[in-house]
Amino acid sequence: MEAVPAWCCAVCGGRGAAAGVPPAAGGATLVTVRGEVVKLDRGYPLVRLEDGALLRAEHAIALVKGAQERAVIGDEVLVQVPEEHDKAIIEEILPRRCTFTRKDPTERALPQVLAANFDQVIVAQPINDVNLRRLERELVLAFETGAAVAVVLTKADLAADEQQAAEVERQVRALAGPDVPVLVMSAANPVSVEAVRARLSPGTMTVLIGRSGVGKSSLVNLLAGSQVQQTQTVREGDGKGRHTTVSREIIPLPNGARVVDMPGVRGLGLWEAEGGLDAAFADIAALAEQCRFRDCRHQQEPGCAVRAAVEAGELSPQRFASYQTLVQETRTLKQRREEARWMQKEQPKIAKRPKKSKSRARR
Ligand SMILES: Nc1nc2c(ncn2[C@@H]2O[C@H](COP(=O)(O)OP(=O)(O)OP(=O)(O)O)[C@@H](O)[C@H]2O)c(=O)[nH]1
Ligand SMILES: [Zn+2]
Repeated sequence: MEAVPAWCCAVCGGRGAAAGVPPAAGGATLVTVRGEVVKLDRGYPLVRLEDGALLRAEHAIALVKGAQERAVIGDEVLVQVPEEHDKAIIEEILPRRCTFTRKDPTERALPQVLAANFDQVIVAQPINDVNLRRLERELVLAFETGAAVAVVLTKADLAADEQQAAEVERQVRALAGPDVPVLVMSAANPVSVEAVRARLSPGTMTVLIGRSGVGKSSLVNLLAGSQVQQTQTVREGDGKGRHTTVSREIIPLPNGARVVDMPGVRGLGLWEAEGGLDAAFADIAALAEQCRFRDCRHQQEPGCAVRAAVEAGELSPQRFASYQTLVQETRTLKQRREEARWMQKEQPKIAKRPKKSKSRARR
């Protein structure tokens, strides 16, 4: 028997859903088309269909029921478009080429995918207020996606002086490693904006991440050549952003590249990050190859090349500490996931066990 598509009352006004079948016999005809999720805001995902039409689309019940799957920005989807409906239904999310995934900040041990199918991640940090610890974390998450990684230091005009700017740039370059381009830009300096634009090749998609107020939307507006994203001054006092951008949207640029301005996400908990950690801390990964034990945790083990490098002054203790903290975070998470899996497997068995009778229990 052919599977019945899960129809949504909100779309069909109950007509299709009540019978569990799409409206037929004189009703709307259905077409399944490919599309891409180009905007996520408080409404239904906005999907651009193959023919260029933009349509809001709701998830099919079957999609969200079990696995709780939700389409994210950049997702390729199959949607059913009922004729004469202004809303489509996302029937399937096609396999993702890559994802930007963090730990769901509201759940104990669940992943949260924030974007999919991009080619580059640009991490933005303000040069006048760089947070190196956060940058390390952002780089791990960026590397973990498997996409190309670059760093943009924004607000160059706010650096105390040239010396300070050069020193911050040096620290960031050292931290990011030789393979990561580091660009310094200011919204007021068109040449510096052009240098960022040069990194966004036609036909590619870039995800822009960074805490609120670093100037991501300002940069996107400059790249797009128009006010496509709202911006707002940072708060007086702590200079923090106001989380102005609340939606995620793919912005097409005049040169054929595309960019997603990710709202300044507060929590950046690591999810699976082994590859990201090895790439973001390539110096430590290389040292670890020399440790006596393959599974060395660089704690008390004899013959640990990483600790030896710290003792010899070749590896900064602070960098080693950051690495240890992030590794520990992923280990704790892994343990929680295993516990959750065990509970899921064992809970039904525990529930099935016969209860002790009251009389025995009293004895
Ligand atoms: N001085 C200076 N200010 C800048 C620069 N770029 C952005 N700003 C200002 O910084 C403030 C925040 O910029 P946004 O572009 O809104 O920051 P955002 O990262 O998009 O913030 P969210 O949307 O909250 O994630 C605005 O007042 C901008 O005008 C810059 O290069 N120099
Ligand atoms: Zn070791």
